[in-house]
Amino acid sequence: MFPAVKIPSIELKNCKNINNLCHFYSMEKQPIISVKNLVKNYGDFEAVRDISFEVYEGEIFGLLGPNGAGKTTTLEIIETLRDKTSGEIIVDGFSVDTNAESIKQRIGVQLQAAGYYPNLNLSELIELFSGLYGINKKPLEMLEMVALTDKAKAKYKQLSGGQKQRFSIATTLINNPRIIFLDEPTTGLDPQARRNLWDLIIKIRDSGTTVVITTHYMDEAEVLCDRVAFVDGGKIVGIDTPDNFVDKLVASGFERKKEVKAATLEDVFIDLTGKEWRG
Ligand SMILES: Nc1ncnc2c1ncn2[C@@H]1O[C@H](COP(=O)(O)OP(=O)(O)OP(=O)(O)O)[C@@H](O)[C@H]1O
Repeated sequence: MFPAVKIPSIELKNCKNINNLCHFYSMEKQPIISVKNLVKNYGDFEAVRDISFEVYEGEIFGLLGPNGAGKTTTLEIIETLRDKTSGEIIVDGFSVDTNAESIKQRIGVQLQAAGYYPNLNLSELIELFSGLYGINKKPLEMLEMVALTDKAKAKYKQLSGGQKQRFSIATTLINNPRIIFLDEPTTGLDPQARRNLWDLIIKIRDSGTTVVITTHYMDEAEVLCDRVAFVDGGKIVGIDTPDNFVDKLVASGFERKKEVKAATLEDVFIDLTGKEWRG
């Protein structure tokens, strides 16, 4: 069995994202993904260098780091889509070495655009994917979760960037997965569409699904993630809650050079263009 996790004391009044923290600290932490000493070499190149971490059930866990750090490689190995060089990975009690099929049934992975047959509309695509899983899912119910019922007869290519992302997140949920993996789900979206997607991802977590996400947006990670791991050069260089990371940096004497205004240009964007689901 896995050891109990020690929860550090926190001062709630200083929490930036109090909802996430309350959610995080109220949960009993059971690892749903365990990665031990994972190594991945592409030829002579060591893309992932002996990393170990756990993802807890019911959390939004972020893998952060610069381009080429090894995030996607790590995710694809956990998703059983890529072979590892060495190490041990357990997903919801199953080993990637011996039970890849069981893992596939328990996870949801966003498809690349090429996976959406161009001649089928959104309803038909959901019916198709449901059929592949042997599940009878009502397309309109799935589309309603991501505010796309009005696009049920539209083709994937006719959707905006935000709508495409919402649809692809809906498809990850078709098999009622225990864990979903989202690789840079908000890249290229406008600020409003990003925030709408954050709400959706939080809703998915709150309904009991564990979410593993990569992003290059630190504001996004701060709002969304219960815990984050920073990956650099194929190694994990830190793992903690966003709040603890920031507190530790401040305690080390770090100070921002610039005075920060009470609002940002992004706040102006949202204020002027509204917050409704659209686009
Ligand atoms: N199929 C492959 N063959 C050889 N090298 C690869 C392959 N896939 C990835 N790499 C290399 O492995 C390293 C890690 O790539 P990976 O895609 O995992 O990084 P990442 O952290 O997801 O980056 P990004 O933020 O740009 O998506 C990179 O140096 C990349 O060039």
